[in-house]
Amino acid sequence: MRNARLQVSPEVGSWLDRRSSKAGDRTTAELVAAKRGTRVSVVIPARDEEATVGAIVTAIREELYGVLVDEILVVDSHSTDATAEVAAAAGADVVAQDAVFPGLAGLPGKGEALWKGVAATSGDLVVFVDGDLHDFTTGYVTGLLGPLLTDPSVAYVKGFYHRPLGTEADGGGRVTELVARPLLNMFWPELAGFVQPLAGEYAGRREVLESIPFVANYGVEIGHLIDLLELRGLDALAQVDLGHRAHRHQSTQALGRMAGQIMQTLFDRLQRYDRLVTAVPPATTLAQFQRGASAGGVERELVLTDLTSPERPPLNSLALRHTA
Ligand SMILES: O=c1ccn([C@@H]2O[C@H](COP(=O)(O)OP(=O)(O)O)[C@@H](O)[C@H]2O)c(=O)[nH]1
Ligand SMILES: O=C(O)[C@@H](COP(=O)(O)O)O[C@H]1O[C@H](CO)[C@@H](O)[C@H](O)[C@H]1O
Repeated sequence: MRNARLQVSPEVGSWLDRRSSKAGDRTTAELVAAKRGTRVSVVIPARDEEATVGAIVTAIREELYGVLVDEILVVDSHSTDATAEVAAAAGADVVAQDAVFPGLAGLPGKGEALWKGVAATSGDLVVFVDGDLHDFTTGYVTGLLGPLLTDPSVAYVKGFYHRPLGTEADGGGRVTELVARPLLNMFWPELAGFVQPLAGEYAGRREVLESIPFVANYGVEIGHLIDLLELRGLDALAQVDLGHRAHRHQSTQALGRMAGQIMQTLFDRLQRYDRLVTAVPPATTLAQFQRGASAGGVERELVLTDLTSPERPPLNSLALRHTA
């Protein structure tokens, strides 16, 4: 530890010891023995992932399907490429995001895709895997299933990994390091032990996932963590070392918009859980400047984004059921 004077809280220190594990800690045979009658679904949210989703589905299909995984669903999130066709050809079930609850006005966003992915699957356990991973291994899935199949007191498991960015071994996770981690440490220090709080690979028990709201956009991950801490307690959460993760990286401008959605969600939770009540609510419009046309007195294009982060209610609060 760099500064011996500073320490994480005893609660976080204890949690780190008890609720952190490695993907290789449990063999597939142990997991199969523990699985018994438990059904497992994998949900892959995919917007324009034709280049990567096929290999992910193929690996799960060939190595885990029928053994540890009973269902693979790709949620086609308004793709403009051949994501749906590639996923189906690789052996996944595919559903268009707006085809789930067609009577409900659809929302754009990753969280919407995940919420509808839970609704459109039947597994007792649901594993979420991003569709843009470059070097996916099925160890991500078996690693996340480990705590859930072997410890009934665990409700939700986040993956963590080294995240290379270009030649920087741990340069990835820019929004995590610059926005989510500092804010979580400031306002929810109980969550300081999560190595990758925004990790896109995670898993949970269906009854838990159907009991929490899903922020429709990129706020979904931070919203889950905060809601689960408040509603289930830190000890219901765990994390697993999945090694390293390479994925398609977005531009800084795109991550600025993502960061805005994440901060909107965090400030909403600060109010919701009475941790910080602001006299003036955060504004919801993000102004960014890009090369291009001139705007006013600056030789930049002014790009405005609405950061309003709608959320879907817990599925168990709705009478809706998705029929394939
Ligand atoms: O509206 C959206 C935005 C993202 N995604 C998917 O969610 C995952 C993570 O999104 P992204 O790669 O954009 O985030 P990053 O990993 O760069 O933070 C990917 O599989 C995307 O295809 C989605 O299904 N719908
Ligand atoms: O962790 C992060 O900072 C962002 C961006 O990662 P990179 O800087 O592109 O490696 O990626 C995550 O954040 C999103 C919002 O929570 C998740 O939806 C993504 O799955 C996750 O990759």
